[in-house]
Amino acid sequence: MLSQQELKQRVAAAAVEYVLPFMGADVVLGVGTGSTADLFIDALALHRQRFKGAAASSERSAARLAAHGIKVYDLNEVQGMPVYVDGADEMDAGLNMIKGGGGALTREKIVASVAERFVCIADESKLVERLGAFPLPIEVIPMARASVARRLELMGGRPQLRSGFVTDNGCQILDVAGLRIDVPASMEAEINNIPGVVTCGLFAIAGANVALLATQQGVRELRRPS
Ligand SMILES: O=C(CO)[C@H](O)[C@H](O)COP(=O)(O)O
Repeated sequence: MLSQQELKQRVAAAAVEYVLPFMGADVVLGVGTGSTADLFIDALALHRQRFKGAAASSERSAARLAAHGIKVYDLNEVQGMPVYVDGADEMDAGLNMIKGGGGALTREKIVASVAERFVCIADESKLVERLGAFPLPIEVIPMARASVARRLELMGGRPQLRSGFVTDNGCQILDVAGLRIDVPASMEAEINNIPGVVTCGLFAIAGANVALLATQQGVRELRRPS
């Protein structure tokens, strides 16, 4: 029986295999944040001569990439990228996701938006029938923390400030339990429209295009239904 760590290592290796055909001397790859993304970075480093560099969704991932000798690009210097690889906290069969457990959700959404495809890497425990057991992370401008929390309560949520945590953007995170997520893309738009919300951790309007899921039997590939 493979441990969760071994499953993450397997899917990280599978993700490197997935991105190999996209590599080239002019290619910048998009790299996400989290323990699975860390393993992807470590596996990617073996091929660092085969691509130009990476754009990272957090200071943490940027530091890890740089430590491996991979050049890190400011996203403003990047015209486009073929692929963005990142983990998720929950994913459904439509490849809608909840992300932001590591607090990097806004930069993750930004870097992903520049990439032609989003490849989600996770172990199979992240695949759920319905999103929402994992409290939804929402990045907020600090002065709007209370007003946003009240609006989320009206939506049925139970927001909790992620204590002592400041995002790479100098903002705060509300982790919101209890939301009933019937139509993920609608809820994403509704929450993102609350004044003071930087972004919410629902990735449904633009979810993943491909998911690589590590199981005890091997790595499964799922595609977003068209
Ligand atoms: O969204 C994220 C960070 O903001 C991560 O992708 C998510 O939390 C999954 O992390 P891990 O790979 O450690 O389970």
